[in-house]
Amino acid sequence: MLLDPDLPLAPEAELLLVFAARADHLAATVLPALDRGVIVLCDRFADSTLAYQGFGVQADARTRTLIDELTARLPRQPDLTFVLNVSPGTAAERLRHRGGTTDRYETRDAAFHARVRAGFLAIAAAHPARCVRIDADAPAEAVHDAILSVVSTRTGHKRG
Ligand SMILES: Nc1ncnc2c1ncn2[C@@H]1O[C@H](COP(=O)(O)OP(=O)(O)O)[C@@H](O)[C@H]1O
Ligand SMILES: Cc1cn([C@H]2C[C@H](O)[C@@H](COP(=O)(O)OP(=O)(O)O)O2)c(=O)[nH]c1=O
Repeated sequence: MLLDPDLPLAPEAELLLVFAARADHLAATVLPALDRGVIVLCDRFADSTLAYQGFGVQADARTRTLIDELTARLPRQPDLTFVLNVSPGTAAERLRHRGGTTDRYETRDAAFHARVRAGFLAIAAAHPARCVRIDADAPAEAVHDAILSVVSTRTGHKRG
């Protein structure tokens, strides 16, 4: 439902669907894995909701409060977050190369993506202990190395 660009969705519906998916993902997958003692990597988490459904769609103050409340109610928060910072031109170029289908957000205009990007950077600045900005204009190997280096420092795990 969320990915289909042709399905009209009210902003509240979109926001609640994202949180429904996250609640289910936490309960069914993330929490049991953490209980087994493994490290869990999530491609996106609640910061993406604030960036897209808050900053991107220019949500009103009530909706922003709702996002904060729903986030605070989650049974678990990330210990470490990587914000892959890529310039708009490079992002557009990579998407062109990637091809395939585009979701309901990728079809939005440059102003929307600029707001999402500014949102992520504001979130990272507001949570400096949790968030690490990575220069993602660099080649994939350099991005990989930068992330691994932070992970090994934070966790004490030596790189293999
Ligand atoms: N650091 C990078 N260097 C070069 N190409 C990249 C890099 N990061 C992503 N890509 C390419 O850009 C495209 C989109 O990136 P991807 O991570 O799939 O974004 P999304 O998760 O938003 O779809 C993919 O084709 C991917 O291979
Ligand atoms: C998790 C999440 C994703 N999105 C958007 C970002 C993406 O454009 C789209 C799909 O996200 P996702 O399935 O993570 O795909 P990708 O990161 O590979 O693009 O949904 C939100 O708008 N809010 C959210 O809370």
